[in-house]
Amino acid sequence: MSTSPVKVAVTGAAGQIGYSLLFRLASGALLGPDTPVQLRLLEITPALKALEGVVMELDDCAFPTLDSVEIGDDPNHIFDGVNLALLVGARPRTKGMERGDLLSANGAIFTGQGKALNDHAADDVRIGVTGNPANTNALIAMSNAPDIPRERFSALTRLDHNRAMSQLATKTGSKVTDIKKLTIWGNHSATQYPDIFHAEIGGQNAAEVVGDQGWIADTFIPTVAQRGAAIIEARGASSAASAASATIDAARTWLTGTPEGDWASMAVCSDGSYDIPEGLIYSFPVTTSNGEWQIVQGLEIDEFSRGKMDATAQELIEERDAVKELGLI
Ligand SMILES: NC(=O)C1=CN([C@@H]2O[C@H](COP(=O)(O)OP(=O)(O)OC[C@H]3O[C@@H](n4cnc5c(N)ncnc54)[C@H](O)[C@@H]3O)[C@@H](O)[C@H]2O)C=CC1
Ligand SMILES: O=C([O-])CC(=O)C(=O)O
Repeated sequence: MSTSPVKVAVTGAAGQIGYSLLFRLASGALLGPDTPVQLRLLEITPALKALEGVVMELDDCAFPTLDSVEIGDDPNHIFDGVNLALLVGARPRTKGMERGDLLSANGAIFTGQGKALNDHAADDVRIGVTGNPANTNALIAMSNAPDIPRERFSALTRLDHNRAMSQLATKTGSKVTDIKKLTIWGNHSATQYPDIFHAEIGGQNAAEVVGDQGWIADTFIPTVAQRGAAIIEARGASSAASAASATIDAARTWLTGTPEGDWASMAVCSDGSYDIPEGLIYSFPVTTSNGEWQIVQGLEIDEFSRGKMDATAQELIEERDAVKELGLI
């Protein structure tokens, strides 16, 4: 192992997602076998004992890439010098709730964590928000961290992206590796817009390969957008291993780059591209390299797509206004 260690903070580390995420991070799934990982794990005080048990299990794996583990309930300490912060800790929704219903319960977590990151994280920190409602929680953290460039905040729509890839592969009898340039636009919520009109399957336009607008509008989009609820219905708990996997995929793509000829979906601070109001944390198609992202420009947007992109932006505007009202931004 030659490279210097990367310090990764995970919040909500004793939770469901944490239980999948930590072991993958520790095993080198993020940056490979040559980069040692220092885990900095944040929990609320009553969960620290359970977290100690998880750390015992991490020890018992004897991962060659795991350099050190620190746990605690003080974000000012845990975020000290971190290069990557994965903000997972937040209450999950239960059956019958929309993710936006969690705003008042979870929003306040992200003011304090935004401030602590602002004051203590490393200069190169990247912050990925998984805890719901992810886009608006990222907005809250970003707004409370004025010294960290806005480009360093992102919310997770990679799980939606992965879900869309899988649905499309099944429908067309292709492999996920054949699918490129799929996009999730907007909010990680039921209003998100999974867009295959610019996607390619084996180099051909995906919507043309599908050849069935009815399936796209009435089956594909709602299946992807409602997948989280379907998992809660089936499992009795919200998705965890897939969310952890997507959290790692998103961070890896951000830090190591998108492949030539493809892009990823990331919810990032809008610069007004595609007429999405500036400052919203909105999922766009992005390319990444050297730890920076760029919104893919120049895609043609038809009336069907425009309506869906605007509807999910409108929901984010309402969430933004609600957290403003709560004094969180
Ligand atoms: N963006 C996405 O694609 C997805 C997001 N999620 C969201 O991720 C979040 C976590 O989900 P689970 O792990 O299943 O929940 P969980 O309830 O199993 O774990 C959450 C953990 O966060 C901790 N926590 C609460 N407040 C905290 C704070 N202030 N600081 C540090 N830790 C804190 C809790 O003690 C708990 O251990 C939920 O909000 C869930 O809705 C879940 C799946 C996908
Ligand atoms: O649906 C939920 O509440 C959990 C989540 O965000 C997902 O599975 O996409």
